[in-house]
Amino acid sequence: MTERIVVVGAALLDGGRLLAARRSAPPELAGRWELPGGKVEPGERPEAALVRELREELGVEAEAVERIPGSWPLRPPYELHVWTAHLRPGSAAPAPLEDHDELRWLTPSDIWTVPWLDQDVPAVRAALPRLGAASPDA
Ligand SMILES: Nc1nc2c([nH]c(=O)n2[C@H]2C[C@H](O)[C@@H](COP(=O)(O)OP(=O)(O)OP(=O)(O)O)O2)c(=O)[nH]1
Repeated sequence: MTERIVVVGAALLDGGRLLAARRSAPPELAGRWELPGGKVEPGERPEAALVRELREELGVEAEAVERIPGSWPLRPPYELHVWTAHLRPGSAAPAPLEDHDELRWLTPSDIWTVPWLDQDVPAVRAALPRLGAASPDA
């Protein structure tokens, strides 16, 4: 039986907005939007993987806050787990350094204006209530 490998996705929140990232590769995923993140390495804690991936991909210093309950299947053997996260004080603003060619902060009302990866849609739906409380625009 194949081991499942966890991909951690960040619901990176700021002022009631969620950061969406447009993939630039591989070709079958390019142009679609996702939660930034990546594969958890053997022996690595998912929170640490999230912080590492956000540093590599976006050049930010972030902190994982809490896991959003649920697990979403990706291409086997991967499955997506999502954590809320925020930028640490003094972090640089996110930039599309690796894997992405555009970033967008989305309010709850524009969350469905980008073409998310199909497999991310239920995860984004689960993350959506986390935007509400802090959002002046909601
Ligand atoms: N990061 C991320 N990957 C996702 C999401 N949805 C989804 O299907 N994937 C897929 C794309 C990739 O096949 C895989 C994660 O790969 P990745 O390229 O982001 O991870 P990584 O940086 O650790 O990969 P690698 O280049 O080191 O191999 O999961 C998502 O919301 N976030």
